[in-house]
Amino acid sequence: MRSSSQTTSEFAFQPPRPGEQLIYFEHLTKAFGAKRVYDDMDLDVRAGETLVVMGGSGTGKSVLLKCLIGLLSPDTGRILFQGHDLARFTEEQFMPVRRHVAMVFQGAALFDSLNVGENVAYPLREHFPDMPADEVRARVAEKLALVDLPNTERLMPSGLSGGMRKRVGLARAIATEPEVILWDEPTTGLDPVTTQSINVLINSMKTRLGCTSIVVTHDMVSAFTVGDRIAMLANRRIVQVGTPREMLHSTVPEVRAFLDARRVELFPGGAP
Ligand SMILES: Nc1ncnc2c1ncn2[C@@H]1O[C@H](COP(=O)(O)OP(=O)(O)OP(=O)(O)O)[C@@H](O)[C@H]1O
Repeated sequence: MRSSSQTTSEFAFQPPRPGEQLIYFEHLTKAFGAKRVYDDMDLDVRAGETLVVMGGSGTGKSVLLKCLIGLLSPDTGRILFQGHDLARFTEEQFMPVRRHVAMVFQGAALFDSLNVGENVAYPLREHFPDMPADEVRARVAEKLALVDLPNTERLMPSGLSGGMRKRVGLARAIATEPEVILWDEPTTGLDPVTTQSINVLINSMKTRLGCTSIVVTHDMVSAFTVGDRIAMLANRRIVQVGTPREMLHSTVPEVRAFLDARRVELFPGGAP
């Protein structure tokens, strides 16, 4: 059912002012059979911020990202993106949205039969079929340099470390110069040094490119390192959104219980 012609009209991105509301998940419900994931869930995302979504296993963190790029749709509620209700978008209407909202998948999701350069060029060929080959090459080289992997176009994914694969996945995600980057567990399975370099990259996407990021993570150090705000999913809704400092001092029972269970991870040398 379509709510109005205005909210489903052709998508055209309007540059937002920093800090203004960019995305609003409004009264979302979602269930898979008997499993209810969201019940009247609300969350806003502001332009230019890095918003971390944390929560226990199976609370619906990844489903949230998938709803935003149209891989899943909510049962009811709206996903407002610059006045458009993405929850009502068809697959065809989603195509231009995906140029502005890109996902860095958990396992990087590279095409193993394509080399690094071809992987990064892939979304350019999809979204800009008329882009001249030398411009594609230049754009690929620029994005690989941005993720500290210059001159790696000819390498094959099978020869890359986990951290390098993540970086290539990011270069591919930012090839179309999206305004919003969705990160699904960006540091899972990485060693501490590589994890820190991914945290630096997430921050640099904001400071160098002005991107808005939504980061889903289990990694508390990463959450508190990159998050301007942190949202906590529990009991099928967002129970609190706040700055890292506000979350650390939260009195919301679900947040307290979640963070207290991870105190050692957050403060390996003892709580301040
Ligand atoms: N396509 C699907 N079909 C059926 N159930 C699904 C589907 N996708 C997600 N679910 C279920 O929805 C719930 C939320 O899944 P989601 O992947 O968002 O959890 P999560 O918070 O990201 O968990 P984790 O931290 O363990 O990755 C889970 O119970 C999951 O099994």
